[in-house]
Amino acid sequence: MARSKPKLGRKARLKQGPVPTLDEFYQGLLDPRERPQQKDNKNASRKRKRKSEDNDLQRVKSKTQVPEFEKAKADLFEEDEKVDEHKPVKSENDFYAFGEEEEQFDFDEEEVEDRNESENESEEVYDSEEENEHGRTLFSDDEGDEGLLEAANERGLAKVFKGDSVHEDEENAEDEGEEDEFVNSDDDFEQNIDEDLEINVDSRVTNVLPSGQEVEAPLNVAPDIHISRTRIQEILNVLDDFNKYGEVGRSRSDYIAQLIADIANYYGYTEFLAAKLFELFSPREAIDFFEANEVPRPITIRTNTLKTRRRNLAQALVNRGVNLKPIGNWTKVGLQIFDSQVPIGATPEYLAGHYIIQAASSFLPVIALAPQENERVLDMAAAPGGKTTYISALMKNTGCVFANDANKARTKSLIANIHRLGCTNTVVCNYDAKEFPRVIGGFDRVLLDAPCSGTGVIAKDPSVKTSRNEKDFIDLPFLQKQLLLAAIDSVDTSSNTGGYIVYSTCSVTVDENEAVVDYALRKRPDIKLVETGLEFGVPGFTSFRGKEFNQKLSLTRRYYPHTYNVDGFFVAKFKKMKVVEQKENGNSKA
Ligand SMILES: C[S@@+](CC[C@H](N)C(=O)[O-])C[C@H]1O[C@@H](n2cnc3c(N)ncnc32)[C@H](O)[C@@H]1O
Repeated sequence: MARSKPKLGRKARLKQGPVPTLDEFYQGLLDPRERPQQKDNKNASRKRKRKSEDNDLQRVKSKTQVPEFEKAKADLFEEDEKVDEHKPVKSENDFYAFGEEEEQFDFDEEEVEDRNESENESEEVYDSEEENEHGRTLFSDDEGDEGLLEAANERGLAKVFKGDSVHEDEENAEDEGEEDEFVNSDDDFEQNIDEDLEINVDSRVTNVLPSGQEVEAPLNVAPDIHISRTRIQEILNVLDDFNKYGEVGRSRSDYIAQLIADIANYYGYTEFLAAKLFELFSPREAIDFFEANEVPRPITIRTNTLKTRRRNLAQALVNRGVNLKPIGNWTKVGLQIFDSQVPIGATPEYLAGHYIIQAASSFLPVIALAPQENERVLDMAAAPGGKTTYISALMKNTGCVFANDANKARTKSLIANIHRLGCTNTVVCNYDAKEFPRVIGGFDRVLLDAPCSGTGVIAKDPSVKTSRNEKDFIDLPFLQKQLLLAAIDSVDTSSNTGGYIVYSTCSVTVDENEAVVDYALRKRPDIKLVETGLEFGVPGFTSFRGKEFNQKLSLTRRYYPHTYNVDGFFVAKFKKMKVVEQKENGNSKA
């Protein structure tokens, strides 16, 4: 019998309102490393106080309110004329050398040479900026999707003008009616949640896990998503206080195993991927993550400062009936679109190259790269060019940007964006980036926005839920490690202004991020991790499931949809050290 499809994705989308802007999240940032636990504790205590929260699967909600929205708009039009995205980057003086110990996915460079180059090429990997195969991507740099845009904006405006709030604190309890009014369009879901409330209270004193017979029975029966949904909440309650609520004879891992199976069933993931993503978080935060993957991210655009200023662009779009506001204090070029009377991907301003539709997370690696005027910069995996064109704008069309992509077909959209946005300092090339620096080297800065599994952009491409397997998380890191070494080797150590490499992915797995960075640090002793210069983001893991990484991995930054309402993303920044010859003993050191 066919496995029943989870319905939450569709329903959650109907229910979701606009999303808090990044600065709103940023205001409330705690020590990010502490966040999961603090959040859990906070949630746990709230859940004892408030029945409704006890059963809500942590939907993302907006705290945008009318006065705030108006104020943000007013600020936008008064904002400083100056547009300068260059951030000061803190330097690190200490250099870290690492042991030679290899990890599971490590490989020698000889091994890299031997490996079949056809593996893991562009078709196999995810591009955060690409329109997905189902044609549903809102964030394509090339096209806007009017239908989805309008639907999202309707929800956005509804929330904005209803003054909905993200905080479900006690003092805001009276807002619940308003919230309900908004979400009642999907009343069956709401009703089910109410039913769950009752079930969950009882579940604290009854058995949550299926009996042996129940476990055996479903082999030829589709798992019931309603049972899964209820049990997810029940298991979370048990895990909150396992000593009190755990069933005698059942271990914590029994509950975790059932929870992962239910997550996979309810949200429509393979159990393999559900487990892989689950292990990144505490159980409750994991549910926040899976829920956020059911909700589209805000529609955002980046002002092309080669052609206009953000306030002029905002004014022009407002005149056309677009409701918008700045994304947050961390960017002076981003705008969040709430609603539009016109297709945002076909306005005269769009066609004239005054902006590009670009996910907010996609700004981050370029901000970290901080390219300077008159530098030589390599964007190793550039298509369709969201980041290339931003680099070019930050360099004010000076110097030279080499925009490379291995996929020739994709270089068409890269070239189109470069033309539309008026980037005249850019050269497009079509190499396997592993061939750098043999093709050309000596760059001041290199961006490697690597091909990845796309586990950070599941809201945009739900096919990731079922298409990624164990082999992907061996093959992709293998490719990413090769590309990162090539990126490092392409940088000119004696660059006076730069010497930086930024590595980014739109994936949240450790295999594709910290493990890749840690590998590069061990393979190239002349590099060190430095501050990204990014104002927000969760520090990268310094250890994970028994693996120890370089402690400086805490300088890398992780982004999650449930935490910052941006695509899942990872950013690491390296500085390549000058090699000082030590003639006395013939050795050299960085
Ligand atoms: C995440 S996307 C890049 C998105 C791009 N940086 C942007 O902001 O628009 C990854 C890109 O890597 C390219 N790619 C995959 N394997 C590659 C390789 N070996 N060398 C160069 N590019 C590669 C893919 O074609 C894809 O365009």
